[in-house]
Amino acid sequence: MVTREEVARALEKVLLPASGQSLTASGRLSDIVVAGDKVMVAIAIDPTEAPAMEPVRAAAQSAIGGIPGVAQALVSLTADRPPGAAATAARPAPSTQPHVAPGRPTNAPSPKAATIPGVKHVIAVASGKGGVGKSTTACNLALALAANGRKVGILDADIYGPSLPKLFGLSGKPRVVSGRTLAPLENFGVKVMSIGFMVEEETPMIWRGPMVMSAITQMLREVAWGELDVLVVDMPPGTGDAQLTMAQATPLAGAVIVSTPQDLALIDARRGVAMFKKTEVPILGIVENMSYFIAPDTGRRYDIFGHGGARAEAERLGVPFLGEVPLDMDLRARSDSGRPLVATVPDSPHALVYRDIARQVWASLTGTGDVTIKPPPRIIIE
Ligand SMILES: Nc1ncnc2c1ncn2[C@@H]1O[C@H](COP(=O)(O)OP(=O)(O)OP(=O)(O)O)[C@@H](O)[C@H]1O
Repeated sequence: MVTREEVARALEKVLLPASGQSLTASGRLSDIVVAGDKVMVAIAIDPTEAPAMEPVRAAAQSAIGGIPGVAQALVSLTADRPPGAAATAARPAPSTQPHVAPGRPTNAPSPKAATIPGVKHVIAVASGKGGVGKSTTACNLALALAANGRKVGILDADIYGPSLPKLFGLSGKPRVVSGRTLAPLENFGVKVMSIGFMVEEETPMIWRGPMVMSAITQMLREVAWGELDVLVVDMPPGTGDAQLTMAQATPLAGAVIVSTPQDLALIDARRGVAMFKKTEVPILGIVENMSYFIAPDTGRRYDIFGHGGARAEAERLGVPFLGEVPLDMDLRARSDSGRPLVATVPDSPHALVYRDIARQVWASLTGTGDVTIKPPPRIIIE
């Protein structure tokens, strides 16, 4: 088993171009993560240093790769904390300075992150807490936008628990197109990129702080998305610093907040709205998931979590209410088996709820009253 000390020793031989100091002594290294025969480490840089530090990153990666017993080395550059700060140092307050990811021009307009070539609108699907159905909503919203005629991609930024591979029924490694650029995988007409394609299932939990940011940046910038009308980003759950930083690092045109009707979820949803307002990202609206339940045998409706809370909350916050998705066993079974509802039964009542949400989202993004579900043709009898 490789030790962290061995890795630190290997990195002593990698020198910084400006100071000649060794990487290990520079104070720029994140925690060294050793997982079996894989080693991961991040180097903190100032965004302006990205081009100059790329050879250092490459040298560090090959130095680690040369240690006997290392099968895979991953070294990334990160501008997540100021250079020189200790690995354990607290994060800088993210609200004062927009986070600028490695390689991004420093004169990028503040506070918005740089746009992605070919991608018209990037939207976040977020939730104040986990388990409310954020990924299910992101997946079906992406499919519904596609069903409404848009070119769509989806990015799994929920790096601690990527669920898009399962939801889209996709597995396998993305193909390298050129250099570091990867081709997204695709299913049901939607391009999909997830860290889940690149690491084994047990690995994501060890991706921490700066490395997560670096992975997100890579998935945004070094993926051949092509021409997209909308890129949906499935955000990590919660409203902490990491989420705030990510919201700032991603060139978001708007955010959709997912909540269940429960009071506690609503309090968290309110925090989610506040977080995006802080970053000046427009709130496209709130979706109430698991809103009610229709008993399949009797057809009786049950408001298990006290339906309607999200609508009232949206009104209170002055943001659009986008729709109610019921708690539905078929929706769950399809999600869990990689046959998402909107792709497999696009005209079912619940799929139409998603398509209506997609229509509203598109209308807000384009500032049109755009009716994307085509009205029936007019028949003129002469
Ligand atoms: N409307 C629904 N009806 C029935 N089951 C649902 C519904 N929405 C989500 N689920 C199920 O609830 C579980 C959690 O959903 P999902 O993974 O989308 O939540 P999440 O908020 O993204 O969670 P996490 O925070 O863990 O990423 C999944 O098994 C999913 O199939």
